[in-house]
Amino acid sequence: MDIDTIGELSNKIKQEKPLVHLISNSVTSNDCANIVLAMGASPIMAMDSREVEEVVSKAKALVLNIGTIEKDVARSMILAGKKANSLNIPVVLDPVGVGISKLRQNIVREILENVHIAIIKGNQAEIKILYGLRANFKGVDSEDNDSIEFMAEISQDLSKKTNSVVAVTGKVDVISSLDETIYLYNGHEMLRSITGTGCMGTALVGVFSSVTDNVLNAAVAGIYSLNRAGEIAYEKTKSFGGGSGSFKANLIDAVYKTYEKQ
Ligand SMILES: Nc1ncnc2c1ncn2[C@@H]1O[C@H](COP(=O)(O)OP(=O)(O)O)[C@@H](O)[C@H]1O
Ligand SMILES: Cc1ncsc1CCOP(=O)(O)O
Ligand SMILES: [Mg+2]
Repeated sequence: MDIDTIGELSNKIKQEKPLVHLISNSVTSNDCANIVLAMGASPIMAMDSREVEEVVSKAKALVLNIGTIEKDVARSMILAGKKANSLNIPVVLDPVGVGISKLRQNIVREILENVHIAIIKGNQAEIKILYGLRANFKGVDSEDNDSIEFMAEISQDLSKKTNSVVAVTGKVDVISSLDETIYLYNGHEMLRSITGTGCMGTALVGVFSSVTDNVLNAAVAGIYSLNRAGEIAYEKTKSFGGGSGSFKANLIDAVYKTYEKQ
């Protein structure tokens, strides 16, 4: 996939303004909604089991993020996911902090048993836990630093087991479909200085998945875009001696500016 294709998909987003349904977490929900808007799509956050099927029916993609498990949100995710599957709406899953508790592991297992996920996207530790390995992490942050080859092997195998595209983020992002693995070397380490960059990347993956049937391209385009914005935001923030607060605003600005329709 090349940068022109990402540009074409991003123009399509601007034209179609797809509605994306996110069942997100209480930490980063607002940032996810704003990054979706910055890309030119339209977010709807809805998590009550009494409405999720109705809401997802009107959307072009569904993003499930298990960052904060509240009330019956797991049930909502499965109801929404099944409905999305029945309507051919792509479902993206971010298994945030899955290593931290049995509850999260059980919920992810239940989601994967009941819903076909188009794209699973997590950091190294999260993907290793999903694969059944031990991992090093602190809360929602990965402290693993495995080789690209190792992460490629895991993502390829997990992709076969789940029939999903599997994206592993980190210094280098490794994104596997059943028959291809793509490596992304862009981004900036300052993306780790604020919480929510993984969630925002997943939200963008959801946006791209709403305008293409090529699931691998959607995953690559979403992560690439977030990372490119991270590079631009870093340069901008550095130019006036700013810190992580302004970096976050600059990150959203960078998505808004870079993909402004010409
Ligand atoms: N050292 C780094 N250099 C460049 N980009 C990075 C680096 N670490 C993470 N990223 C990027 O930051 C985003 C968040 O990644 P990561 O920290 O792995 O996810 P999460 O926030 O879910 O834990 C990804 O798009 C990833 O590519
Ligand atoms: C800190 C935190 N706690 C629960 S969800 C969350 C945000 C995680 O966001 P990300 O995976 O993008 O770092
Ligand atoms: Mg994350």
